[in-house]
Amino acid sequence: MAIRIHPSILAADFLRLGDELARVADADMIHVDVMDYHFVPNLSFGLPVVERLVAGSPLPLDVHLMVDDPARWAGDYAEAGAHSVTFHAEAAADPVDIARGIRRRGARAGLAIKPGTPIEPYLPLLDEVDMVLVMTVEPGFGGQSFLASTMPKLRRLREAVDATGLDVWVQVDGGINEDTIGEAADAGANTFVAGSSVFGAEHAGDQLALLRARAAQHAH
Ligand SMILES: O=C(CO)[C@@H](O)[C@H](O)COP(=O)(O)O
Ligand SMILES: [Fe+2]
Repeated sequence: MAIRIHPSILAADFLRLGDELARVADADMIHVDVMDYHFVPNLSFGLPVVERLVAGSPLPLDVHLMVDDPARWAGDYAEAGAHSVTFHAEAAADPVDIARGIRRRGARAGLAIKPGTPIEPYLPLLDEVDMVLVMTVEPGFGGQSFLASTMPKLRRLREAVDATGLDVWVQVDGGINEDTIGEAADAGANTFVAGSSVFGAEHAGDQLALLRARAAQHAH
C-alpha cells in the first residue's frame, strides 16, 4: 500500500516559507490548516494565502478546512487549485453536496472527523469522497499528543474502505511522529500529516524518511 507523508506548514517558519517548503521536497503533499476561530479556537490563514501557496509550492496542497461553514468555502479552495480539500463532517449539513462541489471543481474531496465523532454514519458515503481524515488530536493546534483512543475507529474505517474496494485514502492528523506513526499505520492509515515532528527536526528530509520507514513496517 502506498504511504504518503504530508508535512503541516502550521509548524513551519513563516518568515522563511520558501526555504521550509524546500526542506520537505521529499514529501507527497503540503498540508495546509485553515482555521477560522469559530470551528476551532484558533486562527491561521485563509484563501488569499492559500492562493499564493498554490502558485509557489513545488508540491500539491492538501487543504484541511477547520471552518464553521465549509459549504460556503470548500469550492473556493478547490477553484484556487488545492489538490485536495478536506472539510469537517461536524460542520457540514450536507457532506455529499460539499464533496460533489469539490470534485466538480477538479480537486480531491476529503471528509474529516474529530476524535469524538463516530465514523459509522459516514461509512455509506465512502464512494462520494477520495479521503477520510480521522483526527488523532482535537483540531485547533499543532504540537499536541496523539490520541490512541481513536485507533478502533480507524480500524473500522479501514475495514469498510477495503470492503468497498474503493481507493479512498485514510488520513491521520495530529501527534504523528516516529513513535506513533506505526500504530496509526497498523490501524489502517496510509496518509499521514506531520507538523512539528517534520519541521521541528534538524534534517527534515531524514525525518520524512524515518516516518516512511516506520509506517512501511506496519502498513497493510
Ligand atoms: O489540523 C491540525 C491541528 O488542528 C494539524 O494538521 C496539526 O498542524 C498537526 O500538527 P502536529 O500535531 O503534527 O504538530
Ligand atoms: Fe490538519
